[in-house]
Amino acid sequence: MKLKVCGMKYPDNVSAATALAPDYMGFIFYKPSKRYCGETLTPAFVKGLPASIITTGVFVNESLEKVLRICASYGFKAVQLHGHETPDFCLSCKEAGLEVIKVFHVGEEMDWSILEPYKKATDYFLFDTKTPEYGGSGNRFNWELLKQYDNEIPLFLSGGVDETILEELDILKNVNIYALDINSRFESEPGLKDVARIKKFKSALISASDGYHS
Ligand SMILES: O=C(O)c1ccccc1NCC(=O)[C@H](O)[C@H](O)COP(=O)(O)O
Repeated sequence: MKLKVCGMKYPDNVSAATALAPDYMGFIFYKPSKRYCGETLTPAFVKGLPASIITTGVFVNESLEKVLRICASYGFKAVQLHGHETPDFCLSCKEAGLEVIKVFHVGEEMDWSILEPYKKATDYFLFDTKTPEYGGSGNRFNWELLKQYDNEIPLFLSGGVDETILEELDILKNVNIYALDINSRFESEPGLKDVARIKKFKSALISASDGYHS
């Protein structure tokens, strides 16, 4: 199972987290977020990160032109779309050479049929908890709902993920989880990650998910 560390904001903290070799690193380009990184990280710095890390631009309801411009300037390899982006929007990002992660917010219930038109337009789905802020709430949705997911597109599991998931991997064993997305539960302040804690989590995840099907 892969690991995505999201909501990185500060250069020294990014460098420290880079040493852990996460599979994905997420950078938020949504100004209302406390993790907005457009003023703290330069394109040159992000472009210089190791090629093994799939750097990911995170956007909420931005124009296609702006998403593609920021992705080109920061050298992002993937885009994570947290708003009401359409399947055509996702497809245009794919055609521009980006890996596409489309986010769906899960509330008390989930209408799985809304995923259908996105299946040809995305590489992965990311399921996050429904909140007015679009992301970074630290809250979990009811993972039991994932038992209704058809598993066709591999998913990133997100929303309040922390070490306690390691005891719950059993409930999730028939769910097509490609990666875990971690964010606010590993922070001392918004955008500042506790790298030592992530290091421990990554090792524990590797042991616990040994033999996991993804
Ligand atoms: O983190 C934010 O502030 C944020 C704001 C708006 C859109 C997306 C945002 N985060 C993107 C992520 O992928 C988060 O990791 C995801 O929402 C889960 O966060 P958390 O519940 O804190 O683990």
